[in-house]
Amino acid sequence: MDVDNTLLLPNCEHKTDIKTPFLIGVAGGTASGKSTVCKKIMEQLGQADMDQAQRQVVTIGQDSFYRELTTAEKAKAQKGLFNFDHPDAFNENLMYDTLQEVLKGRIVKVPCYDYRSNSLDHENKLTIYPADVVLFEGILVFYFPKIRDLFHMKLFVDTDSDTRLARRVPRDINERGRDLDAVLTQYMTFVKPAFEEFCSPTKKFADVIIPRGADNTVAIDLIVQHIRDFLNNRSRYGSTTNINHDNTNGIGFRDPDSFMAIRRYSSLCNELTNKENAFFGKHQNRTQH
Ligand SMILES: Nc1ncnc2c1ncn2[C@@H]1O[C@H](COP(=O)(O)OP(=O)(O)O)[C@@H](O)[C@H]1O
Ligand SMILES: Nc1ccn([C@@H]2O[C@H](COP(=O)(O)O)[C@@H](O)[C@H]2O)c(=O)n1
Repeated sequence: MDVDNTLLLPNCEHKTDIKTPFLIGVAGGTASGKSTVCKKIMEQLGQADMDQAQRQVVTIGQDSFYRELTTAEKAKAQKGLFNFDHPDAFNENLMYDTLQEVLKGRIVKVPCYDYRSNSLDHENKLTIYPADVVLFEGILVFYFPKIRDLFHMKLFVDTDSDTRLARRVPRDINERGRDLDAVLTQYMTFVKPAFEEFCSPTKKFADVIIPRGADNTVAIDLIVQHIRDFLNNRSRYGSTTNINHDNTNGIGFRDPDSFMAIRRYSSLCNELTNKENAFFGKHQNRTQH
């Protein structure tokens, strides 16, 4: 595995001290606002400006798991002829193994992704320290079944496709070193068809669908409150004793406060569903692209 997964923090030396993080998957089409939603969650939880090693909540991007390209593929990518929106563009095994290490409370190092050179930057690795909550965001985080099954909570950022294209064009030109022609050609050739084939169908796996992305402050507040309840519960009851890692409903709480937190969460969900601020599984067909 190409990650430094052998290290344990000093306070995690004994198995009983290891905390399994609450793992949240954040999927959605390109430029839907996945990173912005994660950033807002981190900010509202007072985590954004904190030292990396002290954070209780961390975000990992799926772009760190693009696979290395062959020389021929690199040449194609430079001409905008490589499909970065297809599941085969990712290293599924590395992604799975890394998330397993994260769930075991180990430190992992992941490379940053360089969109200008279409390659992983192994000189510039991000150290992910054990945290209580880990957000994993990317276009296809719910595509691979065994990865999807690792999440305790699944969010889908559902922003209309015109808005996404309107945001992607300036972002790719200003931040990813592309020109207008290349962005539009790539979008029509690969991005849009792959969104429809691989990303959009994963919306059905989401527990919470966030229409309008980061603009949806009500949905973000709700998610933040849920994370706060989880963190408060964990600091009160400690360790992993409050977590059932059973891969069915993902997470189970044994103490009354957590149960009440979940009850509060459910009633907020119902309230939001009625107000059409956030949609849950059964309402997914009502959102449009
Ligand atoms: N609610 C919003 N209003 C305006 N611009 C936004 C909003 N959300 C995201 N953006 C901008 O759109 C672009 C893509 O957002 P980002 O969060 O990076 O999307 P993703 O992570 O899904 O690709 C960025 O330039 C970001 O600043
Ligand atoms: N070398 C690359 C790698 C990926 N992309 C595009 O990035 C998009 C995913 O990132 P978001 O932040 O938009 O979710 C995906 O749609 C790829 O087309 C790229 O252009 N070049």
